[in-house]
Amino acid sequence: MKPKVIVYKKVDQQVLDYIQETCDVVYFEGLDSQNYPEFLQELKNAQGILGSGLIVDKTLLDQAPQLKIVCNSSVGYDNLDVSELSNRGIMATNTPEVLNETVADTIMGLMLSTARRMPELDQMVKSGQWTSNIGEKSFGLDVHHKVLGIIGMGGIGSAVSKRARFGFGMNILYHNRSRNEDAEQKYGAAYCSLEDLLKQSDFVCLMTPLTPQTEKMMGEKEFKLMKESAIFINCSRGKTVDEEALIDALKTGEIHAAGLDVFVQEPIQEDNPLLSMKNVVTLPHIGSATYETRLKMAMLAATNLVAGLQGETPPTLIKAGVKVK
Ligand SMILES: NC(=O)c1ccc[n+]([C@@H]2O[C@H](COP(=O)([O-])OP(=O)(O)OC[C@H]3O[C@@H](n4cnc5c(N)ncnc54)[C@H](O)[C@@H]3O)[C@@H](O)[C@H]2O)c1
Ligand SMILES: O=C(O)[C@H](O)CO
Repeated sequence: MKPKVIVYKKVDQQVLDYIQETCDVVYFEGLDSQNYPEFLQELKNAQGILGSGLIVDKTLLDQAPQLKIVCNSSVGYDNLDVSELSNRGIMATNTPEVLNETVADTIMGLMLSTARRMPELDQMVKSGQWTSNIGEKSFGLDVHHKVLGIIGMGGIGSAVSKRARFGFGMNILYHNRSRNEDAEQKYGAAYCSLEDLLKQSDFVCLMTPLTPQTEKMMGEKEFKLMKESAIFINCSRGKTVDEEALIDALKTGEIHAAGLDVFVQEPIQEDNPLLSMKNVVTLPHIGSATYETRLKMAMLAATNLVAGLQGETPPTLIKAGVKVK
């Protein structure tokens, strides 16, 4: 008999076809309050689950006695209680690397659109406010040849460095848990303390995973250290930032602008002050959201699922505890 698995996120038909060769699939295109009870019912005898964002903790696992593998279709896995999974002998997998280049494109887009005020100027043109003497009203800041500080020089940070160094002639500073010699050699990235990075960078890009150590790692003190002309970019997780402190720093002019793909609450609440700030560019957590890359991520997650259930080591198994680089 084929093992039963749940796919709880919309995936391409070819991904479903591949899983169905060896598994019985229960498919939810997404989870909401309506179908969640049905999902929990199916979970009782599921051996694998595939999707992203679902909180997989002790409470959920208590309702999944047959579970052998949890496959995230995302590189971030802060939704998983990895030690609880490991204690129960359940495998966990994520999708690193395949999204690096796409997320790096998004980050460059946030840097450019924030520094050059593209969404704001787009609105100005479309609402008929393009006058012949528009002048300084349309000015922004240069991106090229500025200093880019990357906090979290992993796969995505490195892909951003490549673009920034070779496409824009930027100088790269970085702060990481440990030295990344590859990024130093290839992109001339210079390792420094968080404090020095914040003081010296024109753009600060946060790209760490969300862990107990990185939660609110950008707070009041950190924003105060940044230049008044600096732009803050966050494409990691909303909770790596103290959002209240960010709002204050933007309001008081402690920093110049921010480009954000992620927020403490997603979808963002309508009354969040960030939504009414001209110097903030917001995106709806779409860092990796291209047809090509989302297909690669789902296919890698499916490969992990099938391998795990066939007794093989999944290609991108998360080691127990926090991954150390
Ligand atoms: N917005 C999006 O759509 C999107 C897309 C992909 C990834 N992400 C987020 O970005 C994160 C990073 O992705 P990645 O593929 O580059 O991961 P990665 O593991 O390759 O790199 C993360 C880097 O952060 C460093 N780091 C961890 N804790 C740190 C700390 N306390 N201080 C300094 N550095 C620290 C690690 O050493 C590592 O080099 C993911 O975990 C995910 O949360 C968001
Ligand atoms: O971590 C990731 O891969 C992105 O946030 C997409 O979910």
